[in-house]
Amino acid sequence: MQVYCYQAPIRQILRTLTKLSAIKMEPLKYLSQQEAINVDVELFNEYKYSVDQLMELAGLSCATAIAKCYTPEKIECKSILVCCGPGNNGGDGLVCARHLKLFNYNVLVYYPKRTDKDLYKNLTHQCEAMEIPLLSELPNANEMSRYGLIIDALFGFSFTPPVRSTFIPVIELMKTTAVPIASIDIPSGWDVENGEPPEGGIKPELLISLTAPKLCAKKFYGKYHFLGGRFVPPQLEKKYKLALPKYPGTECCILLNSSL
Ligand SMILES: NC(=O)C1=CN([C@@H]2O[C@H](COP(=O)(O)OP(=O)(O)OC[C@H]3O[C@@H](n4cnc5c(N)ncnc54)[C@H](O)[C@@H]3O)[C@@H](O)[C@H]2O)[C@@H](O)CC1
Ligand SMILES: [K+]
Repeated sequence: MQVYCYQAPIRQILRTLTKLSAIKMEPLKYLSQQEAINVDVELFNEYKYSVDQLMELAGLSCATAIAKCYTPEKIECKSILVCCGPGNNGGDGLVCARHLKLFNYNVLVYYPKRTDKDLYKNLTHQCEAMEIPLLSELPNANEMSRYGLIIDALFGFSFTPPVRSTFIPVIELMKTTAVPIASIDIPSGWDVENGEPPEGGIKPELLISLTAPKLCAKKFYGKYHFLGGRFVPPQLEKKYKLALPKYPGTECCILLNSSL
């Protein structure tokens, strides 16, 4: 008899708790390719950010996440090879390279297809001024022994498969090398929404999603998944229901998942 008396209030409490947890536990949004492009356009058009501004913050957050995961001791004080593509993902890579150098890592850049725009020319110039060598050739498999980490900044959310010929050798190198890989925003060569290509793709240890993770990040099973790009205005976050995690203190990146 007593059980029946208590059932109604308990049900009420459970309903309230469910509602509360639904509010608090709103899941982090994974963006489709089109949503990522729309967010990008809004940041520039509605919120008046410049590409340079966002790229600087994105690149700094990547360098910070990398330094957290790969201390100089962990990579046996070896060099870091930053592989840059022709678009903004490559630009993030150039910024990241500069900050890693400022963090006292030995950094080299491979940037095979340079885009003829002031933004990229300036970023390249800044790398040179920081005494970062720009390699004219992709290192071969034997030469990879001097590297402790590869930064994959080839393609981001605007990539459409399959990989075109200029980038096949560097993708193949990343697929076959034992050197760990840190991918910026998307593992290059992966479909932005469906993930690793059916024929097999690169398998980064670290992924740094920028602004918000893209759908392919659900299929990332590497060691560390970070979020960076701490520049999203609250109205934009609400509009796209991003449900971003709270960055701690002054951090510019946050660990989302770790398999360790
Ligand atoms: N909106 C954002 O939140 C921000 C985005 N940023 C970065 O910008 C990236 C997107 O940049 P973009 O839109 O410039 O594009 P991507 O850098 O993703 O790639 C575009 C370039 O790759 C080439 N490309 C595309 N598919 C290819 C293929 N199959 N084979 C060979 N080349 C191919 C294109 O011709 C173009 O030159 C993001 O992933 C992120 O890394 C950050 O710089 C700043 C903030
Ligand atoms: K990438």
